[in-house]
Amino acid sequence: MQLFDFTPEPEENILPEDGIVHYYRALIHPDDAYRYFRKLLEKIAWRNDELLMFGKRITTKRKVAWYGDKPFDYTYSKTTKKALPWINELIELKKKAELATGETYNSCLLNLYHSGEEGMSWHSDNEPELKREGAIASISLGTERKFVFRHQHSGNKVEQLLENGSLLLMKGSTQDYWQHALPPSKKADGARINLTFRTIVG
Ligand SMILES: O=C(O)CCC(=O)C(=O)O
Ligand SMILES: [Fe+2]
Repeated sequence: MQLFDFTPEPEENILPEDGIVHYYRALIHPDDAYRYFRKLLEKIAWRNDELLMFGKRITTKRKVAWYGDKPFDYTYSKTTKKALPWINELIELKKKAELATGETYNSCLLNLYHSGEEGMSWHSDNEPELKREGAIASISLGTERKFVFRHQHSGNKVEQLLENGSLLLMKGSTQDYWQHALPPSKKADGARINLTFRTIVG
């Protein structure tokens, strides 16, 4: 294992307006990224997610988990989760994200996509518990997937491939103007874990 991966320079803002998104292609060496993937698969308390769709409560195949500095509550789609205490691997990944982005985070939402059939629909990460205009650092492990931003007024779209071991940083007014989604993909033929490090206030 490499204790210190190099800290890559953020590339340019991939959004043309109304927000800031940087993509760090190689935050984590691919071998270490697969090692983290296997550890998290085994150690994280994965649960099926519940969503409200057209007033009906549905259970997703995608699994989620919520960790943090304190047992923070996080409510979305009318369900509340209490943050679990950090495990070592999450602390290591949080440190890498903090070092690379120059920001701090106090919580992490994890998503496990078993295959390309699973994705996430359009949304902004703008829940009231989150720090306003706070940075969100998204680490991807495993099968690479396409991620899409859509501007809420113009409909303008920006795509970014999220590779194994990469970090996507969303900050500034991004969540006020843009939604994002992880579209299901027939091409993606493996599992993926995504970690979004966030700042909860309160
Ligand atoms: O899986 C991803 O890359 C995105 C996850 C996401 O948008 C979220 O958890 O809010
Ligand atoms: Fe999101």
